[in-house]
Amino acid sequence: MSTTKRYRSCILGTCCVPWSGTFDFEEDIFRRSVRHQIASGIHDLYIFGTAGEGYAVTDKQFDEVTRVFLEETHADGIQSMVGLISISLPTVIERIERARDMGARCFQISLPSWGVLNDAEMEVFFRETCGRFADCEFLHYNLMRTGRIITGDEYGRLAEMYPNLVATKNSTADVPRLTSLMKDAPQLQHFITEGGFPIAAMMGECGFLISYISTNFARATEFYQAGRAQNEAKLASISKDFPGLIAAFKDAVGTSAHIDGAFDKMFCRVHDPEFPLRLLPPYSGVSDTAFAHYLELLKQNHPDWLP
Ligand SMILES: N[C@@H](CC=O)C(=O)O
Repeated sequence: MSTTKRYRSCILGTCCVPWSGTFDFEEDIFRRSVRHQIASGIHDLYIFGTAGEGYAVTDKQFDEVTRVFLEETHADGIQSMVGLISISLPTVIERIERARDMGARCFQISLPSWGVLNDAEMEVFFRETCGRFADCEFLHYNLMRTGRIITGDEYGRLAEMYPNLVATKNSTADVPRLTSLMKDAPQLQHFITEGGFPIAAMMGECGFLISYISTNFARATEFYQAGRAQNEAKLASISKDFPGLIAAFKDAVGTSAHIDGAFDKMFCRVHDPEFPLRLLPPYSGVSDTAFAHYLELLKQNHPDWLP
């Protein structure tokens, strides 16, 4: 089994989608936000994960946002990825076809979630995505919302079947789970969020899935580079701020919102005061007051995590 990674190690960032008060796509703000991330050194970007409300967009919104996203990321050295979240496999297939027609070749898939897939159903899912679109590459977004976490061992087998399964996205700091990802599916690039990245990075090459430390891209890049260099002391020294950063957004938001995008849109607004906080209905976004509280907490307790 080749252990050469099928996707580069890098920082992988989400692009949140700004909506107007009438839930129209705020194209200019979106373009500005994508450009800002690229200018800040985040060269691998995706739309329509959870923060990007991939679960909530209509087909019309999917097409509209995808077209603009692909335009903004069409540049040397930039890798764009289009996310697909749906409980309908035919919808996933149709969206891949349409985005592919617009030029997309890299996709982010997650399992349908209405009923937890059994092994045979999971085989069909990968056959109809990775198998069906052999000229495209796929990252699998592994999350409990689907009811099933794919194990390192299962990824190893899927990777043998599908050379175009290139990466995974995992939000975990669980050592056995990270060990299995790195050991049993070494050919995939595993993107890990803030909590687990320092652990995974000490095991070998991995990617960093950036979330709440996106408020300061320069420091986030230092954190990622410390992982690449397996500099344990530096990883630990940067990570010691993380509990405080998590407390800041949790304190500010309380129970008023719970979907990732509610938080991620606050991180976007830290960079652009015009970035709207609302989520597509029925989900609640964060209020202006809660955002102001979050910003105040950052200013008071973590000014070095501001842009
Ligand atoms: N919030 C991220 C996933 C992090 O685990 C996303 O929106 O895809």
